[in-house]
Amino acid sequence: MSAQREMKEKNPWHTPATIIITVIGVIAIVALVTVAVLQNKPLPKKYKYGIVLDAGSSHTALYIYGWPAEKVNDTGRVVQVHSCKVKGPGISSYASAPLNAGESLKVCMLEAKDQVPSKRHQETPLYLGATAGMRLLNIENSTASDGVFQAVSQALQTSPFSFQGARIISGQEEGAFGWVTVNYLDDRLKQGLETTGALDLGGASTQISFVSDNYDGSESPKNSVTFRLYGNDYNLYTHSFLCYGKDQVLRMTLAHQTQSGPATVLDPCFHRGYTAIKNYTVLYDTPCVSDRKPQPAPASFNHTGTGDFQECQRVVRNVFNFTDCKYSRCSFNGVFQPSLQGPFGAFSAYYFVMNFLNLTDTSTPLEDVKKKITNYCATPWEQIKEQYPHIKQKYLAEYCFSGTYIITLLTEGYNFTSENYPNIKFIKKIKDSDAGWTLGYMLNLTNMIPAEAPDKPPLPHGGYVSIVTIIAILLFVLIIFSLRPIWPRCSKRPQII
Ligand SMILES: Nc1ccn([C@@H]2O[C@H](COP(=O)(O)OP(=O)(O)OP(=O)(O)O)[C@@H](O)[C@H]2O)c(=O)n1
Ligand SMILES: [Ca+2]
Repeated sequence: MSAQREMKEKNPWHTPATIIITVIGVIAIVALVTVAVLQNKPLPKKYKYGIVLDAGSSHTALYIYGWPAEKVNDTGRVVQVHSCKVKGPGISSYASAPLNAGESLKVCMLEAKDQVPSKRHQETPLYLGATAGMRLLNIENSTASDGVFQAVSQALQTSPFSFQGARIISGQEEGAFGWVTVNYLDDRLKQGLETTGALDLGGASTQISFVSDNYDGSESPKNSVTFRLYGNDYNLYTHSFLCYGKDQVLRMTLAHQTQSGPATVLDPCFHRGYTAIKNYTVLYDTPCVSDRKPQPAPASFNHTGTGDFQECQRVVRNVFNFTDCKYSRCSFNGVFQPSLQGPFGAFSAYYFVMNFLNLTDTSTPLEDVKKKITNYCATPWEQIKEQYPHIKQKYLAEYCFSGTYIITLLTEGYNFTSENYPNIKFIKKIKDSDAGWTLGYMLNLTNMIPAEAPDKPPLPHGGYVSIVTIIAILLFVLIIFSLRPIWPRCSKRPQII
């Protein structure tokens, strides 16, 4: 028998008594840790929900948001759980048949009923916010816009949710809540990180919102929104340009080209080979252009494309006033804008258009972006239709114009340069939630973002369990060692030679 084996057999640590103590010790540790895990476990998740209808100028969309009922103040806790696109046009298009506006929401409301557990229906707030389409209708015919609101409110009151009202949100709210959404989803607010600006392009208006260090709000108070969120103060610059959504700008450029009431318009913003008969009354039927209607005007005109980016940009420039400015600096139309700062997220139609044109990668130099739009505009209409057979021809025909407008608005309107153009990210979603004003609107109305930072729990659950486990093991080792002196054979450990 070797000296080593002899040593092992005589090892007092392998006696029945130490084995029993070890087993009891292990059971005690497991029991302690289990108690710790169960005791401090987060409660089973109870979800709460909120619904916002975005009644835009071109369409209405329904968004359902969900969050765990506990710890609502944690950043980024509220997420989009479902969305539904309402079939048909925006509610402002139902001015002459308002009941149909209410009717159009039914399919999405039924979807919402299925998505939210029925026991939560009653407590789920439901909001409808209308943007530029209804702002324009309200300017044009306030009785008609009241009629539309009455009809949609009636339809929403019959839903099982807690309907909180339908209203026009101001351009300032639209811009500010878009900014809140982007920064909330990016977890920037609670951590007090540098914020991301928000660029929203709709059909009838466009918004720009960002924080600029050299802007205190005093130069143009109407463009300033102040927030205190999670203990941080924000002085946000925001502006909404009514009529500068891409559908209204298209009308304005066409209005500019039809001032003399011609029978044919050769439009550089449309492809060569594109031709359509357009009605003067329909074209001028919005407050953005109505005062420019040629008098007398023929019934219709022949809209014919020539596909030339540079010429198109020349036409688009006409909708901007770059000269009047009573402030230290302006974007356009005499609107104050501080110097651009930080990263920007550009969503809604910015994304649709730039995604279609394969231009969402902003590391592409601005000159190359312009070249690509030039090539796209110069492609004949027949070839475009063949290339994209599955895309609606109405959308397809307008991407040359839209791409040109976006680049002109960003560079000549807002003053983005080739240096800071890469700071823009064209985005649709952030962490599975759509970028847009709706989430910020709901967070605000449900008081979900506190002004002050919430008290942090002393330890997260995992930390608590780890500490209990370590203490249990230490205690166990301590007991074993404290038993050694009263264990006679333990005190005589063999010497290893
Ligand atoms: N796949 C899509 C979907 C929409 N659009 C266009 O994008 C614009 C609408 O953008 P959106 O953000 O949905 O505008 P609204 O919210 O309806 O308008 P607003 O915010 O001005 O009220 C419209 O011109 C529409 O034709 C597009 O080019 N491609
Ligand atoms: Ca919109």
